Amino acid sequence: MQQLGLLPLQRGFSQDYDSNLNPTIFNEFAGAAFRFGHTLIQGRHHLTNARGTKERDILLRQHFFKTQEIYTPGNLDKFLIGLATQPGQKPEHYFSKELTNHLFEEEGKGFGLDLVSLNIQRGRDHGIPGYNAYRSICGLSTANNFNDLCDLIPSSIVDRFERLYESVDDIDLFIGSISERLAKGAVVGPTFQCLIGEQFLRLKRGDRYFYDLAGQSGSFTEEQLNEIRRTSFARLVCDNSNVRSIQPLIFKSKTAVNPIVDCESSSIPRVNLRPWQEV
Ligand code: HEM
Repeated sequence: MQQLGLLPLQRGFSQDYDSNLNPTIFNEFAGAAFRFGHTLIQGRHHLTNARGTKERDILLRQHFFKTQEIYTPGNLDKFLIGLATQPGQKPEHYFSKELTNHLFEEEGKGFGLDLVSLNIQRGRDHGIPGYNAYRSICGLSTANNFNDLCDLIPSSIVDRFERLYESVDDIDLFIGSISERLAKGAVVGPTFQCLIGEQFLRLKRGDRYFYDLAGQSGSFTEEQLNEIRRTSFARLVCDNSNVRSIQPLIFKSKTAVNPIVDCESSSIPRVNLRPWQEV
């Protein structure tokens, strides 16, 4: 993020709009790279009360398309606190069975769809080239044989690829990339890191309406931008539910530097809309 200039600015405006960059979503991103998120999904979601005690688990297979739990009074808040406190699945080559054996399962059937197979198949029907092609596009070494993959992929997985695929060029982008060892400080390996970085760079620099861009008709004033920078997902949760306390950096676990605080605390600031007032 830092290398690509994608970290949000703390003050001032962005100046890096490039009218030649195409900001649309490319096929490899939607058809493979950003689906890495499927490795992070927990098979059970916690319903946690205001005292921070887990009351119940919700098994994913029992709740696909069943929104009634959310409408049960009090449950929305328990879901929100559960989501803010339950850690994600560790980023690794593992998918919950809820996704690989029970996706969209009909009650009583005992089995459902397999999200990993869908991802692989979707890459094929979108005509996305193989994993090896993207190693080369991303400036990594092209593999001439299965053994060459071991620089990025554990050999136990490479062995399985060798049994399943005829050629190293046949390995699907999704499954090859998801099998890589994680890049430093990342939740993905180097190939998905390259593709996701490229997509986010285009989304930012190719967007004339990016929120912190200066000099466009409709750009925010600096005063307005400073107010926008004060808001947070924790503030959204506080303002739109009966959750009364939460950690300010809601996507991070609570710690000594990110403790649970009251929604009225100045650690979860509110936006002041005065800079938008017309005189
Ligand atoms: C319980 C959680 C989730 C479920 C059940 C789920 C399920 C699905 C399903 C069924 C598809 C369509 C597969 C196909 O037929 O091609 C899909 C697509 C996708 N998913 Fe997920 N997903 C979940 C969470 C996530 C997360 C956390 C991310 C990323 C951070 C993610 C990223 C994507 C992307 C990028 C697509 C392709 C969208 C498109 O091409 O329009 N998903 N997901």
